[in-house]
Amino acid sequence: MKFPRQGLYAITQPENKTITQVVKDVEAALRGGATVIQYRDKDPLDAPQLANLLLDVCHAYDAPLLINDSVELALTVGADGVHLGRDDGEIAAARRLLGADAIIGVSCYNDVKKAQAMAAAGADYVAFGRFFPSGSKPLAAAAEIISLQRAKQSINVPIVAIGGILPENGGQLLAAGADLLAVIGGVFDHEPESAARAYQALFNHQRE
Ligand SMILES: Cc1ncc(COP(=O)(O)OP(=O)(O)O)c(N)n1
Ligand SMILES: Cc1ncsc1CCOP(=O)(O)O
Ligand SMILES: [Mg+2]
Repeated sequence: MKFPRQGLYAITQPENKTITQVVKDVEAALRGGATVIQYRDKDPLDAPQLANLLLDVCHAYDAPLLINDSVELALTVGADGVHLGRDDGEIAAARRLLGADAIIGVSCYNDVKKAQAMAAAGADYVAFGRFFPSGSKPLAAAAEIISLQRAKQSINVPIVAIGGILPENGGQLLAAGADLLAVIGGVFDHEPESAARAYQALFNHQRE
């Protein structure tokens, strides 16, 4: 499955939820227009079981499922790809294990040079952030919106922005060069279908 060129990239919020609730919430986000889902779970009870269920629901909506942090889990469940941060291993190793068609995304924080190097090394997207204070990751370091502009001028793979993104503040990130908006709280702190739908106008606007 291909990584989308634009859209809402919803990231799971499994804390204090049952597996059934996480799957329901993700399906609601997909109904609301999310184009890609990341399974992010820092305290998993049964990660393979939940990831398998998420994979089925994502594929029913033609959306890829990426696994945060773990190439091993992505391989175990046959997920569409993986998201790697600075502590999560190298692209080359992930590519060797997951294959040429896997989607591999990398965190670049506020570092445009790193993003250029990661794209050259085969990343399928590069992610910058956090742009706004994030309740989901309060200690994430701040990134500057101008980094999106610089990245857009020199990088051909999709650019993802993350961190405290709401329908009210996402437009400026898209205007600066982001292609996808990665969101946890803005979707899953609310009823996920209508929350996801609220981002859609930002992307429709981009196409006009
Ligand atoms: C799309 C996207 N962008 C950035 C991150 C953050 O990755 P990382 O820095 O490894 O932090 P954790 O998410 O693992 O806490 C992400 N997960 N997804
Ligand atoms: C994983 C991650 N990396 C930087 S900010 C963040 C959390 C994003 O969540 P939210 O959309 O709730 O701010
Ligand atoms: Mg990580």
